[in-house]
Amino acid sequence: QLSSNFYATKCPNALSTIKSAVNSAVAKEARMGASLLRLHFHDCFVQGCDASVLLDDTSNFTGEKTAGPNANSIRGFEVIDTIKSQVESLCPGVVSCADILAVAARDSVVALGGASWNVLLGRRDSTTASLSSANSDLPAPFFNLSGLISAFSNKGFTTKELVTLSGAHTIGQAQCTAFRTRIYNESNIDPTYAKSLQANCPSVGGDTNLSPFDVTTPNKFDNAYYINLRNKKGLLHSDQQLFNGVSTDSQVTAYSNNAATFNTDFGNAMIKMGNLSPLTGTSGQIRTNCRKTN
Ligand code: HEM
Ligand SMILES: [Ca+2]
Ligand SMILES: [Ca+2]
Repeated sequence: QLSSNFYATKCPNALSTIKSAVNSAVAKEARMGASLLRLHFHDCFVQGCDASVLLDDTSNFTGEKTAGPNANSIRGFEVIDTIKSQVESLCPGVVSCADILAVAARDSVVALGGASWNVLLGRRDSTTASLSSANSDLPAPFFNLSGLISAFSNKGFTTKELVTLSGAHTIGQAQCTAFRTRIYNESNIDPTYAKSLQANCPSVGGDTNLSPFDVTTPNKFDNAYYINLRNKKGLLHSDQQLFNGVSTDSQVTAYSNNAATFNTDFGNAMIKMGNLSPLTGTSGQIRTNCRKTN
């Protein structure tokens, strides 16, 4: 239903406009690439890829921004606003916020050195959001392997795709609250790595202090995430669950030895994620402002 040439005649410069804006945002702050990739994930896993994650709360509307996995955590909205206003002046009412998220996620990965994939387009924007689905459908950092497998299988993903998509944690940062229990209480963590994290994440206080997911190449989209897991240097409890003497160990090892397979699989899994229940045809709308319905 979606197609890669959806804007070819409707707004021929849409994709290059998004790419330039993402490149300048990432040049200004490398982490923004990670934040934009995560926004697309948090959009697609909740009601599908419909930009529901971008809707602001108002006095009579509750969106997804206050959900546990999102509150004080997801970011990048200003970059999406900038992109939206640029494409609106180019082609008013044509390019959806949901497509902007999908393209910005791909361009972010490429800007940080990852491989490209072909983004399918033609999604439309929701007029609704779901706080309860955001709370129930997004995986949490304290999940065990079985919980991660269920969260992804609930969205139609295999265990292999769970391991592949988790490789997104090769970039970006997490707050102390997301990994505190792990660095003080778990044994499947490299002791030197745990100590160094404790310096910036005390057992009490410093809740919002940040540490990079990938201790080796925090701003490079590569396969170092999987090498770290083999070395017991996964940041979140959920990350290390993928290499813990379990069935997924062999795939982690394979990706740690072969960046090319990881890149190919990641692109394909992102295309599949981007296909999660999009609104097409006359469903939904093309929002003028990604933060509110028309
Ligand atoms: C497998 C289950 C997953 C869990 C439990 C999980 C959990 C988390 C948590 C707790 C954070 C840090 C939030 C904070 O401290 O504010 C985070 C950040 C991030 N996640 Fe995930 N995540 C998962 C899968 C994914 C997937 C599938 C993607 C994308 C394809 C992704 C992309 C990211 C990125 C890029 C960041 C860093 C964002 C930034 O620096 O702004 N994650 N994730
Ligand atoms: Ca959504
Ligand atoms: Ca990396």
